Amino acid sequence: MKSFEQLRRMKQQSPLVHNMTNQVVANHVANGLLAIGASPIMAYAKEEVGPIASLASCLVLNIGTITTPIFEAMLIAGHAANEKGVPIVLDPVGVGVSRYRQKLVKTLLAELKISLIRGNAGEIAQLAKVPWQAHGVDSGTGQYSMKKMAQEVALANQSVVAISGERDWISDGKRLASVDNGHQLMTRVTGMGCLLSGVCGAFIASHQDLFESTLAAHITYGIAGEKAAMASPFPGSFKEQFMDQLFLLNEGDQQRIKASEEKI
Ligand SMILES: Nc1ncnc2c1ncn2[C@@H]1O[C@H](COP(=O)(O)OP(=O)(O)OP(=O)(O)O)[C@@H](O)[C@H]1O
Ligand SMILES: Cc1ncsc1CCO
Ligand SMILES: [Mg+2]
Repeated sequence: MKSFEQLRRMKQQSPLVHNMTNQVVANHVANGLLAIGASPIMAYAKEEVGPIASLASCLVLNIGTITTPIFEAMLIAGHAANEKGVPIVLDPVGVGVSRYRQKLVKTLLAELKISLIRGNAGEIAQLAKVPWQAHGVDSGTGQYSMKKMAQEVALANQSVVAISGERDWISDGKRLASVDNGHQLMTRVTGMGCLLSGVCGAFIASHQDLFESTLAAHITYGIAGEKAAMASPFPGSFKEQFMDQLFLLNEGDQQRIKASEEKI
């Protein structure tokens, strides 16, 4: 796993990541992307999202506080990105909470070529149509195998799927990897998953292999979480530390990697 080599390459390229994200986390996502070395732009107006998505290195669609005008703008941005071969990340935040979100996500997946679907277990369970007790935008609990969910949703949508949690699962349908890096405090700060979606966008923008670059994003992001938790045990200061640790990530952290690839 050449995760830190990929991090270095990403930093050199400083990819422009067009985020159409939610109102709760926009500032957090922009700061986190800057800290790790990417270049964020947030833009939502239907009049400008097409050209912006076309010149970006990646487009991230996050439905956390979606409204119909933003959804319509996402379709415009998504089609522009697809036309130019700009990869798209979809974060189906809270997709299980309403029929409205389910319908929107179904349309996005039907109309756009999505490179990566990244969400927590509750969100991916909804896409996999398996029983799960999601808890609003939080992952909740369920019995179904996360690795199977990742594989199935990947195959069904012909994209890479990443499920976050205590152990992250990443699959493109043919390959499967798990990542144990990360820290419980990451669940006590809002937008840690949303920022991870942005960081995945930065990594997939600068690497050919979607699966490998998604894996590298999860590994390095989880390591930043572990290092931040060593420095601060409470959510407020953890959040600040986490930004610093995204900035400080380097090849010296290689020995912290806790990830493995499984044959399927
Ligand atoms: N219990 C845990 N232990 C260690 N790391 C965790 C744990 N839960 C989540 N993480 C890590 O936290 C990050 C965010 O994952 P999480 O599942 O909380 O995203 P999310 O629910 O989409 O977040 P949000 O919607 O609030 O942005 C990931 O890097 C994941 O590996
Ligand atoms: C709390 C919350 N509500 C809608 S989006 C969001 C941020 C985490 O996804
Ligand atoms: Mg989320």
